[in-house]
Amino acid sequence: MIRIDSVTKRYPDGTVAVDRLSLDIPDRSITVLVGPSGCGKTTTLRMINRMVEPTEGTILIDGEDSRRQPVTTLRRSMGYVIQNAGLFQHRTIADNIATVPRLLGWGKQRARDRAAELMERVGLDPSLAGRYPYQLSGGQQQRVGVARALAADPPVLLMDEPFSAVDPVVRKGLQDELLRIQDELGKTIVFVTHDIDEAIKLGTMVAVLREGGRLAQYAPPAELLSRPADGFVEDFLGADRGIRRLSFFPSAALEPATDAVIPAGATAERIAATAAPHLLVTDAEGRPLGWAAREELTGGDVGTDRLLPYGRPFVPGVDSLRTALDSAVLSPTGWAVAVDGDGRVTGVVSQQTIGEAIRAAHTAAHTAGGAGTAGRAEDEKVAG
Ligand SMILES: Nc1ncnc2c1ncn2[C@@H]1O[C@H](COP(=O)(O)OP(=O)(O)OP(=O)(O)O)[C@@H](O)[C@H]1O
Repeated sequence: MIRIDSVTKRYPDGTVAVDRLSLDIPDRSITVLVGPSGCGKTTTLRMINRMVEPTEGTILIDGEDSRRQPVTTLRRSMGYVIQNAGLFQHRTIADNIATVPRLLGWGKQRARDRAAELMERVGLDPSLAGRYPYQLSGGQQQRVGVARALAADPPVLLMDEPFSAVDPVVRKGLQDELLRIQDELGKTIVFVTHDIDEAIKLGTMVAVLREGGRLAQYAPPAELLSRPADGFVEDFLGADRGIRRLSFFPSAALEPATDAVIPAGATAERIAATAAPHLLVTDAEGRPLGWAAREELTGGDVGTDRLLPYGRPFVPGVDSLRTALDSAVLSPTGWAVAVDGDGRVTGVVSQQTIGEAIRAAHTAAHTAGGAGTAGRAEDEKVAG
């Protein structure tokens, strides 16, 4: 839908903010522009809606040169969200959200209904509609900013560091909300951030820019993690690249073992029949209670006060191998607890089994991708 074709931006003082940048931004997905301060992310974003005009090169929207349509028409097809939301302080939340519909000549009631619908969509309590921006938290204001950008239902959303000014917990909530909204609405989103973890979490495609506005790498996040193009990208990705890449491997192939799982009050015979040194004890519904050392389980009467904590279980097939590994590392016995969607234990998995699954996933990704390209299995995000 959006093609940036060999675009350069030279500001009047001679600064080259963007240097011969070419990017194909796929439809209905999130493309993230990431890179250090001053590498031309904001300039690139603003060239898409012509708040900044390129010095050289062309930006094509649906195959047509963006300069050929009136700038107001172009901007109405593109919602724009900025850091700190940029709300009109003297207008209520509902009026802020209804800004563009009102400009487009919608009646008061229709615009108000639309604002209420959007507040719900972005997770805002409708009772906030009559408040002013200063009466909202930073996170709530960002949600209003997103709702306002969505108001006239534009196919494209341009987002410039929209979540940078809020604390990490609120930020995670806003990111999750954006992914959910994107699932429902299927917008074409171009998202600017300097945070590589945010880029990896949100991006279908990630463009890493370096100073001077040059493209360092353009790839799906799993490919960035597995095959950074050069030392700059590798440094920018930071530590734990291997561990973070495990987020893209599903855990479906892990087969949880059930012989070390026993219900509370199991008989001595049942316990004696198990060779495992630690047993996971469950309640009557099959939910985990904790770990017990086998030799402590005499007569099957397990006192729940003596159990070791079971840590954080994972759901095979839903969570990634990263979550499964984390589960095993956090477990006092080194075994991860597998549960179904209702939290009932389906078995336990050792670190060794997870290690084997990681090696198998690497081999499969390498084989599927052939020389130098990412395997399909890697390109799909896994929930956990
Ligand atoms: N109006 C302008 N006139 C001159 N130079 C500018 C102008 N706007 C931006 N620049 C310069 O262009 C370069 C790219 O700026 P830009 O804001 O696009 O970077 P960025 O990657 O978004 O940075 P940040 O992450 O710090 O927001 C910088 O060197 C900046 O100083």
